[in-house]
Amino acid sequence: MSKSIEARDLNVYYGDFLAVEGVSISIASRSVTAFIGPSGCGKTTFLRSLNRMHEVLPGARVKGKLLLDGDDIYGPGVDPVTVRTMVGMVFQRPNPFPTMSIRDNVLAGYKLNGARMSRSEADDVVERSLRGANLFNEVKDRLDKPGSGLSGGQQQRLCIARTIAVKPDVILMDEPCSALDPISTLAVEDLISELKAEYTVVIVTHNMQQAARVSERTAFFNIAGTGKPGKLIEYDDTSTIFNNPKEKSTEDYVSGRFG
Ligand SMILES: Nc1ncnc2c1ncn2[C@@H]1O[C@H](COP(=O)(O)OP(=O)(O)OP(=O)(O)O)[C@@H](O)[C@H]1O
Repeated sequence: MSKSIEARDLNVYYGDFLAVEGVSISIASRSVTAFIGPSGCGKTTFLRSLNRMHEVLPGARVKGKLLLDGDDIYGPGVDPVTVRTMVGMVFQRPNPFPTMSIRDNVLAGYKLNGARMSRSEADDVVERSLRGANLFNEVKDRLDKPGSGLSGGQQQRLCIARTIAVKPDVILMDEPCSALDPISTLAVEDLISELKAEYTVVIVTHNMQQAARVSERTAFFNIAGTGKPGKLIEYDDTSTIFNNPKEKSTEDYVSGRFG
């Protein structure tokens, strides 16, 4: 089931350093939203706060509210591990477990959660997830071979299969194509467009054509200078951000004048 995301006046800190300041944004369920902006403006930091992933660093914390379908994921008693099951993350570099088979990679999330299932249930999860990641036909005859034997693009789709295996509500992607060749990038972009039928997808990208191709809404972040916090400057339909932005800094960024 796909869920909406709402941040209300969210600050994200690394210790005393305020990295992202005052972000308020509503992201609809079953949509693709792109985060763009120059290096260091806090895109990754904000993305990681959406599933409490940043908390794995000591001293990292947030202030403000982050609601998933209205429920505060930072509320008292909320387990960050449960949050990360509901809000999955795909990273820049494909990171399948190298010695595990393709099949076991897909099932890794289940196994980490301690779930028990029969062989036929596991087979169903593997097939559903690999089909959902547009990878099944390419790997169905070698499910017991290591995940590391796949191409970079296939490995990234395997990581997406691993993410969707546990049926998340939201999928976060941090520059998921930056380590991929153009053909693999297209395969992952096609997949992102399909994923929005079932999931809320948020993608950080430096590639503006990619943001324009895959997303319906785009959020532009910027930073006033080194040591200053990143801020959300403008958030609108992707076509508006690229063709008719309201803010001068957005226009300068999307037209390649800085960043
Ligand atoms: N682990 C960390 N500890 C302390 N500061 C950090 C840490 N990670 C990031 N920062 C700082 O937080 C700010 C935002 O960084 P972040 O990586 O979120 O930006 P970004 O927009 O994703 O950049 P890029 O496009 O280069 O990946 C930067 O000033 C960065 O130096």
